Amino acid sequence: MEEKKKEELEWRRKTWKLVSKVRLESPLIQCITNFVSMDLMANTLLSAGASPAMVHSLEEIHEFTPRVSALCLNVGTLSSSSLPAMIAAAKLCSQLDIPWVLDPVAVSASSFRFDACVQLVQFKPTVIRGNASEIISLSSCSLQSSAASMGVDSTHGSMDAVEAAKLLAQTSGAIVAVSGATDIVTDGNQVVGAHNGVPLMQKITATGCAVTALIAAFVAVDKSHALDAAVSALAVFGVAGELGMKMAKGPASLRMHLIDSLYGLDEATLQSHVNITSLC
Ligand SMILES: Nc1ncnc2c1ncn2[C@@H]1O[C@H](COP(=O)(O)OP(=O)(O)O)[C@@H](O)[C@H]1O
Ligand SMILES: Cc1ncsc1CCOP(=O)(O)O
Ligand SMILES: [Mg+2]
Repeated sequence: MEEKKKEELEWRRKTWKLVSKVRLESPLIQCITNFVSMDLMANTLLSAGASPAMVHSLEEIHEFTPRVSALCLNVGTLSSSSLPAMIAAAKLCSQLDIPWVLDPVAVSASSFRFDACVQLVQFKPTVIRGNASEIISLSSCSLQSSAASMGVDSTHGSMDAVEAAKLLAQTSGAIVAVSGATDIVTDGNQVVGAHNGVPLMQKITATGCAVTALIAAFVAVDKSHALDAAVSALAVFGVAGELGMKMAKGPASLRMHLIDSLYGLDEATLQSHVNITSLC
């Protein structure tokens, strides 16, 4: 019991420290993302104190990517013209030891998307964050053997993806995060759960994409503790959702209040809401 209390306090301390560090350092986060998510992703990063830059062109990668604090790649509206820039940016980050995060949106929608995600994983993402269906699909060795959703929404609960997430973490070397009612984060061995958030967050498009970008911002300021950074970002986004929900009338106003709550989050409020536990 005493040990559990100590662990809870430690997570609250770590989470606030990372929120403060992002606000203080304002890390530059390059996002190569889908057309749906750009607005919410940029506004989430800005309200957390980070500096978003949606720099997509292949021609700009070699000059711009070496200067960023972290990269966020998202395949939501992947095309043959956007993939080369993603590969070039991932390759540079991997060579220069810049942390980067992959969001495998709807990875099982097509073999083009599945193969692209498998190729990107070879450039060693620091964190992979998806919903349960996406992580189950990406973790399986082939598109055919995956039994997950074809669209962007999950048809599995996050707890269904624990073993798949552990396996993907072991094979890729990335920290793997599965969002859902309980957000799960694993390095392939340890599994941590963040229990914040509200179900209505699923009814706002691109909340998953936005939290992946927030993970990139947190990893940017503490790249040697990527598991802690991913858990903290997920918990903070969930707390902003809980606070926003108190003022919201539906998904559209929750979107607005979530961003406002993230921007205004103070230490006492964060610490009284954060709910992180070890799952194994
Ligand atoms: N049932 C739920 N209860 C609380 N929070 C949730 C629930 N489902 C999703 N969330 C939160 O919504 C955000 C987006 O997650 P999710 O919907 O799983 O991603 P995606 O949009 O990629 O499918 C995350 O912050 C997650 O914690
Ligand atoms: C609807 C849609 N279609 C392609 S990308 C996208 C947004 C997906 O956002 P999220 O993964 O956060 O639900
Ligand atoms: Mg998603």
